[in-house]
Amino acid sequence: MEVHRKLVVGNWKMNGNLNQLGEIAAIAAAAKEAAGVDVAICPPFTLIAAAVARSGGLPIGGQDVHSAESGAHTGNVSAPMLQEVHARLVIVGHSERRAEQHETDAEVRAKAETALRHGLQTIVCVGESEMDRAARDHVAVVTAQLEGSLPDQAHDGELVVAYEPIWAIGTGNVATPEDIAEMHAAIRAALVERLGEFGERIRILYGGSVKADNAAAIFAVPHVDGALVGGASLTADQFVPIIEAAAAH
Ligand SMILES: O=C[C@H](O)COP(=O)(O)O
Repeated sequence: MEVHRKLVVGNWKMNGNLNQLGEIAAIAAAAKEAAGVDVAICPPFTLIAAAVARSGGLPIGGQDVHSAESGAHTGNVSAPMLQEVHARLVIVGHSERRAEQHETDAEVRAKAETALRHGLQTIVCVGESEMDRAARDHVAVVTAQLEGSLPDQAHDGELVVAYEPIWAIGTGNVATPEDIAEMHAAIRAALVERLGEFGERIRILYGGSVKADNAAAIFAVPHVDGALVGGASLTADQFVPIIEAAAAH
């Protein structure tokens, strides 16, 4: 089994303001001390440029990107725009966007292809609903979502997959290590089937109520190569212990 350097990404969602950028500076300082872990923060678009200035080299990213390079797409942001403000990564297909913006797998794939073409590390999110899991369809749902959302040119740039069960996001209901192990193994198998040896090298993050007190157990699960953290990434006090837990693995 390929051993990956852990990646811990904070997704600030629609939270944060200029006054809170001190948190990013504090997180960046702690991340420098944590050997063997990659750390990044994705604040709202409006904060990216200011966050880059405060981040001391900590990668800063976007929470979405349009699949087109430019044009009449009111309210959207393109990959060249992210590059211009020195964003280094982007999240695509987060379940909140799939639900609120009705994003399809095909749209997520197109976004991922554009982002990778522009050299952005690209985190493709997948995850099942509570209903899918209750029906025991969760593995089939997630692997189908992955198949539809993975870029065709996955070999360009750095692709990352994030598994986020929708029922675990922001709820405090973290998935059990057994649930996570089952899904990450299925995702790894799907990646290898689709991409061969390259599929072994793609990092698979877990997301959904990751906190300081459950991070170590989550990072110990096979094929968990890091975490996508929402609420607990907003302050250094809560996020740094998660980074440290990743460093300990
Ligand atoms: O992108 C992050 C996830 O949606 C997890 O959010 P959460 O850590 O607040 O549950």
